[in-house]
Amino acid sequence: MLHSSYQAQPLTVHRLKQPLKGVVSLPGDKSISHRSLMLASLAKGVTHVHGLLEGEDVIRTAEAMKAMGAIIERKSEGEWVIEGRGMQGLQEPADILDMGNSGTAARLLSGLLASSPFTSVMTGDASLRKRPMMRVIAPLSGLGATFLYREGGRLPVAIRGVGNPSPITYRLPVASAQVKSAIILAGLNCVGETVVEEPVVTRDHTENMLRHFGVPVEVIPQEGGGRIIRLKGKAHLTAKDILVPGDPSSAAFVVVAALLVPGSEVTLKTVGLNPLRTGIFQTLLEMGAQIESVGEATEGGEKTGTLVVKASNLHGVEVPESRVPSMVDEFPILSVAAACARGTSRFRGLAELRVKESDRLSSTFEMLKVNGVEVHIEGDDLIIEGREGPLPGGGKIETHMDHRLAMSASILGLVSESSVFIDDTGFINTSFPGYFTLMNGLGAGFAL
Ligand SMILES: O=C(O)C1=C[C@@H](OP(=O)(O)O)[C@@H](O)[C@H](O)C1
Ligand SMILES: C=C(OP(=O)(O)O)C(=O)O
Repeated sequence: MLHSSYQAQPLTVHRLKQPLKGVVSLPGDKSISHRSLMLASLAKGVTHVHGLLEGEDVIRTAEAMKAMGAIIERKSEGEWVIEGRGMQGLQEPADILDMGNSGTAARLLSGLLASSPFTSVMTGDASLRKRPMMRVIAPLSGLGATFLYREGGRLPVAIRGVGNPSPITYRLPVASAQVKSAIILAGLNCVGETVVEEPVVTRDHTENMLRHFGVPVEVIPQEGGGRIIRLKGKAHLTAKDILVPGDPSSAAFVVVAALLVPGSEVTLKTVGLNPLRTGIFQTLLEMGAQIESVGEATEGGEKTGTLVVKASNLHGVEVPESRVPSMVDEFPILSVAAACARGTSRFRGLAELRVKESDRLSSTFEMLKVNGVEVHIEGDDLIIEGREGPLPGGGKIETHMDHRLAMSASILGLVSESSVFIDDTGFINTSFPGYFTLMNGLGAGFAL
């Protein structure tokens, strides 16, 4: 929550004149970490989670599940133990649940709260309180749950849940794994079968983890690329240990830095490579990036691999709208890569970027523009005129409480002629604690 006592953490970034070198392990995947805490809290038995992301967003989920009676303990860095309550065991939280900066926590929890026989209230920080909740409130109302919310479906939201909800059949109007997951989580407690149709496929960590906990989830591929997901309610989850892979969305910052700083070579160990998350790597490869994946494995339904990245001369690229869900959080950092790539890049259909921690379409546009990059927005498309060599830089970047903007801006600073000023880097802790330490270990030289 952005309290009045919050102290912004500004940073000036200077051009890096030496290569980035080294081997790193990334913090755990944010999507998988949220889901580990929620599903383990619903399971019967004790779940050990290894590699949990200890970013502020995930800690909000841990606090919320504790407020509903789950016993959650941190044993050591990334090692957490969760004693679940069983499907019927969640209790009414005694106070307001504060989801901080996290859209994933707020949307997924809505599904659990709507299908539990008690009343709860959720809020968030100034960024989250601007983000749309109607996308989950509308389908979850179909269960019989009642919602009270601010104008336009904004947090704070009060939810009167139902204990034995009727299942729904729902076709997603937006490509959103958060909406899909909220409905699936609610479906766990419904009497009967929940059906979700996604015309465009989104990350499937909820489906994978439910299977890991012993719940059958039927996924039927559709002609034209979509999927139908079917789940029988009154399900039973059985505790099972979880190994969280490194977050590919966090990896993207390190990868782009290594590609752009001349002479760099960086190895990123055990990165999550779920094919519904790897649009960024596919796009960078199309731009001429040298990225190699070695030692691929699958654990808990999630593919992983080690990435070896070498500095590369990039060229412009076109990203089709159909690829957006597989890299929805990566456009700010991809834009930095495109600004340093020969020729024009066009990213199509970025409407969803407008409802993230900031309006990422306009905040990314501004970040590039104030640093001398030629950039345009046409409808929901972003067009970037790239150039080889360092960017002009010299701009003041406003991050609008957006961690991805802050990290993208820091990489932009490393490859800019004139120093770049970032108004606040504090929100990086929501998804990538230790970001500057990790980058400085590779030689980035951020002056903190
Ligand atoms: O399900 C998830 O864990 C997430 C889904 C995406 O949001 P949408 O579902 O709104 O696209 C993504 O932006 C977010 O960082 C994490
Ligand atoms: C959009 C993001 O997260 P959330 O929706 O969980 O706030 C993100 O991490 O870029």
